[in-house]
Amino acid sequence: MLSVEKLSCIRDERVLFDDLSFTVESGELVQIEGHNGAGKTTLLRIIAGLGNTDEGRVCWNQEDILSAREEYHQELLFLGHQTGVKRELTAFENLAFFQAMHTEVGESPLGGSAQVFGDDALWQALAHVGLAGREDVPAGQLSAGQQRRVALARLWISNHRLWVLDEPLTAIDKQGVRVLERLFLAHAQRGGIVLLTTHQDMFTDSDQLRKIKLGQ
Ligand SMILES: Nc1ncnc2c1ncn2[C@@H]1O[C@H](COP(=O)(O)OP(=O)(O)OP(=O)(O)O)[C@@H](O)[C@H]1O
Repeated sequence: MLSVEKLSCIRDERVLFDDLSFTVESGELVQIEGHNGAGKTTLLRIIAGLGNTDEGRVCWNQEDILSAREEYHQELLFLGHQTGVKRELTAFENLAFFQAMHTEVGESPLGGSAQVFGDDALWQALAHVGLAGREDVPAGQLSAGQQRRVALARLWISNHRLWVLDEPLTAIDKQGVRVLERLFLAHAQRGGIVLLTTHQDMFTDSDQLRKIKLGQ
C-alpha cells in the first residue's frame, strides 16, 4: 500500500499542495489530475523519492520511503518526462539493458520468483508499442514518440508492483491508449498499482480509474 501523509509543497513561493493525504491499495489505478502547473509532476517525483517536500511523508507498506529506500526502489518503476532511453542502443538493446538492471535474483514483489523475460518477450513488448520492424534501429534515430514507446515497452517486462507514470500517453495514438488500458488493468488484477498523470481520456468505464485532483 502507498500512503501519502500530510504532504505540503511550495515552489516559487506558491503552495502547490498543502496537507495532502491519500492512500492507494494494491489493485488500484489512480490518476492525479489538475491544470498545467498544478503540481502533478512535482507530486509524482516526490512519490518516486526524487523530490523534496516541505512537510509530510510518503510511505510504502507503512515504511517511510526515505528510510526503506532500497526495498522501495525494487518495487517501483518510475517513468518521468526524461525517459532514460539510451540513444546509442537499439530499441531491443534498451529493453535488454533495462531487464539486466532491474531483474534481481530472488523473489518478485508481485509474488513468486522474479521473472526473467526471454528475447521473445522483449520483441513482443516492442510489438505491443508498435515498434515491430524498428527493433534494431538505434534509439537516437527514432522519433521522440517512438523513443517514448521504447520506454513504455518496459512495462511489459516489469516485475515492479508500483508503476508511477508521468504522462505515459504523450504522443500515443488512440489504439495505443487502448493497449495501455488493457495492460494497466492486467497489472491491477495481479495486485499491482498504477499511479499516473495524463491530459488524455482513458478508461471510459470511470469505475476503473480513481481520480485525485490537485489545485482545486
Ligand atoms: N524545481 C522547481 N523550482 C521552482 N519551481 C518549480 C520547480 N519544479 C516545478 N516548479 C513549479 O511548480 C509548478 C508545478 O509544476 P509541475 O511540473 O509539477 O506541474 P504539472 O501539474 O505537472 O503541470 P503540467 O500539466 O503542465 O505538466 C510550476 O509552476 C513549476 O514552475
